[in-house]
Amino acid sequence: MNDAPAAPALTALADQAAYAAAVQLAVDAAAAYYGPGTSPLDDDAYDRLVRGIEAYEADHPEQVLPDSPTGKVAGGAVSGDVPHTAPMLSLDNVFDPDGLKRWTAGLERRLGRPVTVWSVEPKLDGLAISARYRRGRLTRLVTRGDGSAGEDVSHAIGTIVGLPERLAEPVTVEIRGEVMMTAEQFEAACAKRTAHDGTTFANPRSAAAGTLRAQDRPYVCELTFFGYGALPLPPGDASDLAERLRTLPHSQIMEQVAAWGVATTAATPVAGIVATTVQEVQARIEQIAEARTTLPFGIDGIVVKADLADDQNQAGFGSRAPRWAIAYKLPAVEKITKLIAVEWNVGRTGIIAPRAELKPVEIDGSVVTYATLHNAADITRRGLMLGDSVTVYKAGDIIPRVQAPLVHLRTGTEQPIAFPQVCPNCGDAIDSSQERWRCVRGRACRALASITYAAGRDQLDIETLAASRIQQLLDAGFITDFADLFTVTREQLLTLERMGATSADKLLAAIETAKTRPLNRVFCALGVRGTGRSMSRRIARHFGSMEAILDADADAVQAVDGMGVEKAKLMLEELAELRPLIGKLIAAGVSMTEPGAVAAPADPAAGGEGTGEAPAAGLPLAGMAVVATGAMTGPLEALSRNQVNELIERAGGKASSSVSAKTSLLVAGEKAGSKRAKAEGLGVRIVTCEEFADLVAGFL
Ligand SMILES: NC(=O)c1ccc[n+]([C@@H]2O[C@H](COP(=O)([O-])OP(=O)(O)OC[C@H]3O[C@@H](n4cnc5c(N)ncnc54)[C@H](O)[C@@H]3O)[C@@H](O)[C@H]2O)c1
Ligand SMILES: [Zn+2]
Repeated sequence: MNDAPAAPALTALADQAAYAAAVQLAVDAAAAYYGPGTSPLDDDAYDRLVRGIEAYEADHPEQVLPDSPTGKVAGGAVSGDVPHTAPMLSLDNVFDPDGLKRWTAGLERRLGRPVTVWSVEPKLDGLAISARYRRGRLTRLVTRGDGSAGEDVSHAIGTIVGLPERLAEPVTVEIRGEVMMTAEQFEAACAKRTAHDGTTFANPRSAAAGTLRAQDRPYVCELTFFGYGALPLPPGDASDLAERLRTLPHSQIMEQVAAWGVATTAATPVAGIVATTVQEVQARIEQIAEARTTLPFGIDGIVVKADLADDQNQAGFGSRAPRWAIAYKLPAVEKITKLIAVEWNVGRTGIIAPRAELKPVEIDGSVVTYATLHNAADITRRGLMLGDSVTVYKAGDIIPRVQAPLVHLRTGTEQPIAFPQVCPNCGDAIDSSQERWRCVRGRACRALASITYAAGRDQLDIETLAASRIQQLLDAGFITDFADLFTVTREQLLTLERMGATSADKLLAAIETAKTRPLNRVFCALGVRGTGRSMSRRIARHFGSMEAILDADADAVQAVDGMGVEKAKLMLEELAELRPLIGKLIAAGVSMTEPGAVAAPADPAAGGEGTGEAPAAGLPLAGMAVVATGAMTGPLEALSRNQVNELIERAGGKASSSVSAKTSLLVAGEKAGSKRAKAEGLGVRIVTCEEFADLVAGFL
């Protein structure tokens, strides 16, 4: 999990000229962002700029320019000619639990009473729209514009999933919500646009913005709508319905909106909920944040609202945002950077995959230098060129990916991307009959690397087996994969150069010992993409046995903590290919179970939580999230970080690499630096290596 973002940085403005230039840049960027969706800035850069402008204006109130974006809906950069029935405003932001607490306390002070019911919903990353229904028929669509008037985009009626042309009842009402593109709709839209004019959309949000306003495109792109409000129409209407819309809690209005047949987030994994305490609100925020990477659409935060109409009415509105709602912002997961080079790597299965080398860019707390490009067809489909400005997407632990080039930022110096003609690893031919290119030698192309990896310390840990030895065994034809190591004979070993009887016996003994490794090591040795050491441990503990892993379908695999849809699919594909190798391992007597775990139920739905983990109750670290940091000393000195994590999990805990409010215990070794400081700040319990060893003595 990511740690809550600190209040974000700002662009420092040195003087009046810098201030004026910043205002111009922000206004231009906002006009491009809300209009055709072609801003040269990513959201982080834009937000930093506006905060810099705000800071400068606070210090120099006499210099504030009338064009300044601060305090205005849409930064004052857009307008419209269709007046809104009631202003369509923006939202104020908070960035962390403290900010939320301060905001809720402030609202309660203003009301002079506690807010008894909050609503908590995802903040959908698209654009706001007002949909006017008359007697149940959708008659008009209007963008937010400057908040008081928007643009008529009724031509889009009929292309927006979730916004029906007819409601289930003949009511006259205004529905408000967000228009966006799902990942699938975005891919389809890019494909259509590339086929049409060779360009593409930068990201789903700008694709939705551009598509909503486009009138005479020869192709139609589908959009998605989720409602988050309903208003009386006309505003002063005295009907029963209008009266109900004025007095019902927000949550009940949303039920009504869904009953009319309009899509709401209720049908998604991040449905809106009501909460009665700020703790409950914060807990739901964490859940939604965690689900972010698994959603088929983008969210950029969580919206917290006072649910009751009385509270909303009393709190009222500021000029830019309501006072009864707040956006809890999540870290930006998309940045703009440059595509410097494309390298082609051969994976352990012989797949030849392109990887983008980027101008380093910080996304969601880590610096991204490389990002996946999937395959050659994908590069062609996206129309990427070397030197392009590109949008890069990374969230949580997913592999960063290049989303699209920003064609409008091209300078003419961009170069085509060269595709390899032969396997970059062995020089043999490439099988390009499928979208995923492959070396014709398949797994054999990377046999040395795969076997070396499998024999490594955190996998089978076969002592004395160096890469040069593995190469000898491959050259002699004694092995083709790491499972063959278990059937190599003493006689065969003795035929190798530089191999005496003593070394041969030592190696055979080491191989024999490797048969007893726990399942997590054996699984890790398989080298399935996306399953490194910690994911392998989670998989092994979840399923308990190789048999259970092989029986699992996509749903069952996704029940593993941290396993997304994409990863699960990849894992199952690779496991299917690895079955013969796994069969050889089983036949050779390699252990296929995880001590301390019990087999997962075949049907995850029937098994309650659906986890195969042995009941942790009674174990010393039951229910605890534990982080080890610094150099391990004393009784833990001999353990690798992976082994310490294994120990944590054997003792019932959950090993994690980053400290957050959810961390229960920090094992601080020597030179424990920033993690220790952070744990201290959060009041997390900190123990020494010795104290920890005592705690888990029975499991060492
Ligand atoms: N990259 C750029 O050049 C550029 C330019 C301008 C703005 N921006 C980005 O846009 C942001 C500001 O945009 P904004 O003023 O539209 O405000 P906002 O996106 O911060 O929040 C207000 C909007 O949230 C939306 N929303 C989503 N889910 C909602 C829900 N459940 N309930 C209510 N509203 C919901 C509505 O559309 C509403 O208008 C900035 O933070 C910036 O990152 C970027
Ligand atoms: Zn090859």
